[in-house]
Parts: sequence; C-alpha cells; structure tokens
Amino acid sequence: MSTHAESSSTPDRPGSATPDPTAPVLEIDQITVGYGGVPAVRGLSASVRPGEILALLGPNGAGKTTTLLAAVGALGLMSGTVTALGDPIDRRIERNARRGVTLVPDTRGVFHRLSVSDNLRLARRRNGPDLDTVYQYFPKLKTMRGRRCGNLSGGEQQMLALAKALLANPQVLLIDELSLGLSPVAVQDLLPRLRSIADEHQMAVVLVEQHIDLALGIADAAIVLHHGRVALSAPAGELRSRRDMVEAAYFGRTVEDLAS
Ligand SMILES: Nc1ncnc2c1ncn2[C@@H]1O[C@H](COP(=O)(O)OP(=O)(O)OP(=O)(O)O)[C@@H](O)[C@H]1O
Repeated sequence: MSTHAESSSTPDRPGSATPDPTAPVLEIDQITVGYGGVPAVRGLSASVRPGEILALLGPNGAGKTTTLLAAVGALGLMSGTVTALGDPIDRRIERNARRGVTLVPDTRGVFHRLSVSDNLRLARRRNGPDLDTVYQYFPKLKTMRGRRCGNLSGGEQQMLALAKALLANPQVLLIDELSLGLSPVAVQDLLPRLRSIADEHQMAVVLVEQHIDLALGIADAAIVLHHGRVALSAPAGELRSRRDMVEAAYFGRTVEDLAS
C-alpha cells in the first residue's frame, strides 16, 4: 500500500508487454470533487496496489463517502483524475463494475424481501465466483440462505453485502462503513475476513471506517480526512503506535499543534 506521493511505478496499460502485477490498480490524483459546484474534497491523492487495504478515516462530513463516490465514477470530478485498472474511471458505474471496480454502499444494497440466496444469485456475474465460494468465506450465510434478508441482523446484512460484492469478482473494492451500526464483536469478526479475502484474491480495498483501531489493524495505509483535505497520510503500521497523530488529524491538527 502506498500513498500517491510514494508511488513510483507506472500503471499497467492495456497492451503493455510486461504488465507489472504490483502496479497500483487504483490511482486517485489530486481530485477535487463536490456537490453543486461546491467542493467537499480538495486535492486528494492516493493509490492502492493489488492486495492492499487503504483505510479512509476522518470525522463526520470530512469527505470519505464523497471520495468513494468519485473513485467509483458516481460523481463528476471538478479537477484531478481517477484511474482504475489502467483506464480513467467511467461515469457509468455499471461499466466500472463490469471492469472490476465495485462499491459496497453504507446502505448495504440488499433486497429485504428476497432470501439470502436470491440476493446472492442476483449479484452473480458470468466470470465471477459461484455461491459456494462465498459461502466458504461466510458459512453463516449458507445456514440462513432461505431466510428473507429483512429478517437478518445488521451484521448478517453487512456480511451479505460483502458477499454480494465478492460475487462481482472485483479487483478494486470500495467499502463505505462496513461496520455501520454493528457491535464491536461483529466488526472484529468481519474486518479480519476482509483482510484474508484481499490477501487471497489480491484485491485492492479502500475502506471507509469509523473504528479507527480495527481499521488500522487490517489496513496497509491510512488517510485521515478533515474538512475535505488530507490531514494525515501514512502506513497503517506507523499509525498503530501513533494514535495521537491520528487523533490530532481528526481535528485537522498535528500533534505539535495540539501540544502548543
Ligand atoms: N448530496 C449532497 N449534496 C450536498 N452536499 C453534500 C451531499 N453529500 C454530502 N455532502 C456534503 O459533503 C461533505 C462531505 O460529506 P461526506 O458524506 O463525503 O462525508 P463523510 O466523511 O463520508 O461523513 P460521514 O462520516 O458522516 O458519513 C459534507 O459537508 C456533506 O454535508
């Protein structure tokens, strides 16, 4: 995992003779993006390589969801570029999904009236994994495959939302608050699974998360946003032992600022 500034390699281009399997599959370069002409995120850069998890942290309204929406092509950029899998991101998000860029929204995106297995069947893609493969990651879903999703707990619905996203065989997975409304125990169960899946499938993940420690525990790098700007960008390993830096960044400050 690296931030844009650290990234030195050239991304793969279609037709390149020797594709570099470690090149970033998502590159966000100096984007400014917002609503009705008013920027909500300014000058943000980041890049994510296969198998890496980038945690996107920050207080409410900092611009985390806006960044994900821009990265998946759902919002037009005021400036800057987003490149996914070697090509500029398309404004037609279904095209991006077919190319392997998938968003798990904080609304979970499950059909409440349908069963677990019907939800999964609807999410299946021709070139994606089958249901048994995702049941291996989430055995609990198999045991409740006939149940209507509206009757599942929040954690079970999140599991299903993640399983649905995996069926699309993503190479770049953008996840908005997987743990929204979940108990700490449920989050502790889900996030390590995400780490294993990213490792096993060499999937690049951008994870918006409010549980700072749990996110840093599985991430390779983290960005803290404050008022739409990058307040801190560093390897997660560094930040695990510098929680003070993370907390300062939540206030848009440095540790030194806070001390003075
Ligand atoms: N559809 C919209 N129209 C206008 N402004 C919006 C819209 N969506 C978000 N905003 C504003 O953009 C800013 C960033 O919002 P965003 O949802 O990206 O923050 P966030 O970091 O994801 O917050 P949270 O943690 O509360 O979900 C906020 O000031 C918010 O009010």
